[in-house]
Amino acid sequence: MASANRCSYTFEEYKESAEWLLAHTDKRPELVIICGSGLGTLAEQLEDKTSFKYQDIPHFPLSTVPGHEGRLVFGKLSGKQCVCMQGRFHFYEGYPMSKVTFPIRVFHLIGVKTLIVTNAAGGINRSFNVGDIMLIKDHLNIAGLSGQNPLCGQNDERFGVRFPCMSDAYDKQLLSLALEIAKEMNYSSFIHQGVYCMLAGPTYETIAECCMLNTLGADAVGMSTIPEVIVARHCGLRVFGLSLITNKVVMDYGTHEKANHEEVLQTCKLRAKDLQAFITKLVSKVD
Ligand SMILES: O=P(O)(O)O[C@H]1O[C@H](CO)[C@@H](O)[C@H]1O
Ligand SMILES: Nc1nc2[nH]cnc2c(=O)[nH]1
Repeated sequence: MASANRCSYTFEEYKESAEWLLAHTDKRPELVIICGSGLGTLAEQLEDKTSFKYQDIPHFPLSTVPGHEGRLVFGKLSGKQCVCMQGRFHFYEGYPMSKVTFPIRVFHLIGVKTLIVTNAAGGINRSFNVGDIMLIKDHLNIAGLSGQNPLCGQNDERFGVRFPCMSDAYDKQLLSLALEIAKEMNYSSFIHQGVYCMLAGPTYETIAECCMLNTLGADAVGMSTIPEVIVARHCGLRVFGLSLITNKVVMDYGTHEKANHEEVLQTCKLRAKDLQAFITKLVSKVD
């Protein structure tokens, strides 16, 4: 196993992990779904499942956050071979960005072409309600702007170019497909598009920080997703992302409300079925 604070992996280490998976299952997924905090029950919808605990996969980090199981689940969703990450890794857990994003390159090496990434996020946009879904059209990489970009360090051309473009990070076709599906399913009243902003965490934001993020153009804020998206785009995966708005961030000094992880998990529990139905439909239509 790699030590806790390693800042990079060799190509061979990604390959060892990929080869271990290929040797332990004959399933060959084209699509990976990363389940956000409290959203892991989506993996239970897969048919004909094969699961692996992260601790058994060479070089895989371990999930340490409540609401993140720590399992890879292979199986069919809407008739398509998928793999679900039931639990992700966060920078605030003390993992370097290379560890946070390690699985993405492994998925690329086993043949995955599309990433669907989900997260729990605080709503900044005042028109969003708790329980709404935000389709991610763009992001504000605050952790990256302050020097924590997962692609810092030596570039391995076998994965991608030194200076990847991010203006097309979120696939436009998948986004419009998702909007069509939202209409079909009568979800339009609680589905929005918006800009996701990542902070390193683990503290939730101060009131002044929330006001600043609002001014910067962020619609939702969380502590994940962007590192995975960057590494996925670097190695050529198509990306679709969504946030479940689990709480409204506090932007007013007169309120007694406080962000907390229990509320986050509670909202996920309440909305898990609708979110699962939406993603299941989306997967059925992804080519
Ligand atoms: O982004 P995910 O993993 O869904 O979880 C979000 O919820 C947790 C905080 O409540 C943080 O981990 C934040 O990033
Ligand atoms: N940073 C951050 N992450 C979250 N995850 C869920 N809600 C929140 C929030 O309000 N802020």
